[in-house]
Amino acid sequence: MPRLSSIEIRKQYLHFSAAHFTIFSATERERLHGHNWRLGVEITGEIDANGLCFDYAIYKKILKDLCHQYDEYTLIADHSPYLQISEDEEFYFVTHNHRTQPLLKTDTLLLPVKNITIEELANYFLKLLTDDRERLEELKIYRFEVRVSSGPDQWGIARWDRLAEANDV
Ligand SMILES: Nc1nc2c(c(=O)[nH]1)N=C([C@H](O)[C@H](O)COP(=O)(O)OP(=O)(O)OP(=O)(O)O)CN2
Repeated sequence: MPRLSSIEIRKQYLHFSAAHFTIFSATERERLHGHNWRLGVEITGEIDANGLCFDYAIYKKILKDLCHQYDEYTLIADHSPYLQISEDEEFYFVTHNHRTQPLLKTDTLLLPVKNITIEELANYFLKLLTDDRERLEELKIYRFEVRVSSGPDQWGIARWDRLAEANDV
């Protein structure tokens, strides 16, 4: 069995400011508001003969770029069972419980998630970060945990485990 170690990256600069609303039901949601969302990972890899796992600087850059990509947007759940979304050239028209709000397309991102919650965002970012299985293999990464926070000391967590996935086939 290879020697494994986990590397946790939860740098303060791994954050992005974005607006959202959490949808609780077909008739209840929050008003549009914003958070400084934080992103953190814990990556478990094989320690090589040189006493080194993968170079974590690789993921610090990837995470920084990810935060930049979502910074200063309104995030809308494109797969919500309770939203209807239409658009014209300039706006998305987002309807919940028969009330529609126009959002400038230049300032809005539609994400392939069911809700803009810490748990959905953690799973979404986990998929983005682990979709390239060959890269994970190349870097000898065995487990990947992503944490997303909407406020201090509360995190949504999503995990990928190579061995568990292999046993699932
Ligand atoms: N399961 C979930 N429940 C809720 C989520 C979520 O993502 N998953 N999100 C919300 C709201 O977005 C709410 O705005 C979250 O912010 P809040 O918890 O209020 O954050 P604060 O840092 O302001 O928390 P305080 O405890 O007030 O400091 C609600 N539910």
